[in-house]
Amino acid sequence: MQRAEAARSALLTSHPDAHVDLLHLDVGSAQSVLAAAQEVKARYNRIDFLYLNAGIMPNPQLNVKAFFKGLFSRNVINMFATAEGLLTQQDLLNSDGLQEVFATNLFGHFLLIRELEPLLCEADHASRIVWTSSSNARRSAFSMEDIQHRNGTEPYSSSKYASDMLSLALNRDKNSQGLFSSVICPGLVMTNLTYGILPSFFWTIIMPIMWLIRIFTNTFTLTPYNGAEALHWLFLQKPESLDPRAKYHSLTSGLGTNYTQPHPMDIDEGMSEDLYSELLDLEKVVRKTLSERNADKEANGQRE
Ligand SMILES: NC(=O)C1=CN([C@@H]2O[C@H](COP(=O)(O)OP(=O)(O)OC[C@H]3O[C@@H](n4cnc5c(N)ncnc54)[C@H](OP(=O)(O)O)[C@@H]3O)[C@@H](O)[C@H]2O)C=CC1
Ligand SMILES: CC(C)CCC[C@@H](C)[C@H]1CC[C@H]2C3=C(CC[C@]12C)[C@@]1(C)CCC(=O)[C@@H](C)[C@@H]1CC3
Repeated sequence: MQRAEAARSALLTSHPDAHVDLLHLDVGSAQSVLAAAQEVKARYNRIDFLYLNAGIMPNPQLNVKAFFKGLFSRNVINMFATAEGLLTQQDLLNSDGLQEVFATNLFGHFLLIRELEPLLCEADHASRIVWTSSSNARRSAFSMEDIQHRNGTEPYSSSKYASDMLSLALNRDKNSQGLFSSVICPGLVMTNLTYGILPSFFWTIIMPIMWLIRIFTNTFTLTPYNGAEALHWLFLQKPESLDPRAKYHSLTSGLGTNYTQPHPMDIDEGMSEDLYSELLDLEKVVRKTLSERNADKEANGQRE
């Protein structure tokens, strides 16, 4: 909570009239999500915006050969924008027995939304969900037979594609109840996530090259401030005016101007509805396992 306290102090310095509450939440743990949601429900009776930004890319491996091959191909701009074919990750199981990337990037957020539905779905008031997805989301990385991506090497791409589909399903099912969901991509931003791919000193050395590439792709937003452009832009829009099938990209021009641009997502209604029901089924299993585990703990506690 130390970093959260520091962020809170910084916010209060720039906006002294603001009211900033903190809450601990590990989206990678079902128990933590349920406890945090209980706390939110106790503290508030309405949610205007829910930004689902938490995400991980553990143990990333860069395919150097594919990078140099891509560099001299006609696909070079797309390669820099999406990293298609460049990255794989090694995923682990979490304490709930779920794949960690799936649990953190998708399922934890899903469970949170489900728990907070009473505060999000009020017919007389519009609530907004915004997912931080990625241009790395790719249909071919996702399989409906393996939604957790247990058997592949691109869990990040798969989880982000799943979040795009889930957003579409939420819009179809919940717009009539006042809940609207959108998806953004912040572009390539220098954060702990990218420092896990290549060390920060390397990124600093090649920064002039990155500014040069930005002229051709505009997706190299590079700073968190630039990357947050689409989040801010969405905040200013009327939810009914947004396209549920679009991903809103933060972009930065070669001259450093920030703007937001929608791009159609490669998703279909049937698949997104199937994913939604798969997630509902998994939710039942996870809740059952948790309550059994908690009952066991209680029984053991009473015996001691
Ligand atoms: N950087 C980039 O180029 C891009 C990033 N993104 C997405 O942007 C989002 C933010 O990533 P970014 O800032 O780059 O990476 P960082 O690794 O710097 O930040 C990740 C954020 O997610 C939080 N987080 C991670 N795991 C959990 C968890 N189990 N429970 C709660 N919070 C968690 C972290 O919280 P804490 O600090 O407390 O650990 C941190 O705030 C991610 O969804 C990422 O996929 C998308 C496209 C490009
Ligand atoms: C620019 C340099 C000379 C070489 C850098 C090569 C790669 C390390 C990067 C090229 C495209 C980048 C990229 C991402 C990570 C780093 C690269 C592969 C992301 C996958 C980071 C996370 C995301 O969600 C995507 C939007 C990024 C897409 C581009």
